[in-house]
Amino acid sequence: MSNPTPIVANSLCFSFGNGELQKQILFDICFSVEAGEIVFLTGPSGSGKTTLLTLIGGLRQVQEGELTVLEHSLHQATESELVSLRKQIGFIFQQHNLLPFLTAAQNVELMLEMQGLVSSNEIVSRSAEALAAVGLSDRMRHEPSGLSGGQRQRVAIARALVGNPSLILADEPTAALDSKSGRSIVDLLKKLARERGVPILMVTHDSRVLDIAERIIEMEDGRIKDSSALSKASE
Ligand SMILES: Nc1ncnc2c1ncn2[C@@H]1O[C@H](COP(=O)(O)OP(=O)(O)OP(=O)(O)O)[C@@H](O)[C@H]1O
Repeated sequence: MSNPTPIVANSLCFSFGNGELQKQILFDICFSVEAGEIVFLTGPSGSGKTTLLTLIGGLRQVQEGELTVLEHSLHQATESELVSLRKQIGFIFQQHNLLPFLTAAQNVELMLEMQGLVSSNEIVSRSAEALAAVGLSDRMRHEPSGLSGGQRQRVAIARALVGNPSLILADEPTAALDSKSGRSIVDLLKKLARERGVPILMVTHDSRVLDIAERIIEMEDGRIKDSSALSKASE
């Protein structure tokens, strides 16, 4: 099967509010992310990065312009089309969003349970594999309160990857971490994405991890200011 471009945005615009209170946030966004690419989206606070990421993730309705994600055309997409897109995406947020009363394993299992596609035995074995892949085999029975910030974010990565997503969207996944944990999180994401050929689009302010990107898209005031391809010599 051919590998179509996972994200294509063309003349994408977005506003919050209506009437006099309407405020345009995104202006004429054009870019694409190719299969297997690791792209960072950076820029000042309020420049529209999270808004763009949530549009790509099918978490908001596209208003104007074209946006195609994993072959779903999102302009005028129905809620059920958006839900079906979301199931193909692994989301990782700044706050890990783990449920505090579930163990690491149960948090990951929940993702597969919600997908409802595999047997309960497979749910348990695949979740254990995902936690092993992020180096947490010995922490599976711990609740989030018994894990460090970096370990919690690793659980969030395992949860994002356990459903074999076709795209990973991450919003500031290292912002709450110290420099060493932050780097190990992006190193891990890069390694897992490479092994599985999954593209990553990551919003980050974190200058400590920018060197891991293959391409950096810089936003300013709702527009793409610069999109620079970096040397792939790093791996
Ligand atoms: N739900 C909302 N309603 C109205 N305005 C919003 C809403 N969400 C975001 N905005 C505004 O949209 C603009 C872009 O916000 P966005 O969160 O996309 O920026 P960002 O670049 O991700 O910022 P940061 O780096 O601080 O997270 C900001 O001016 C913000 O105040």
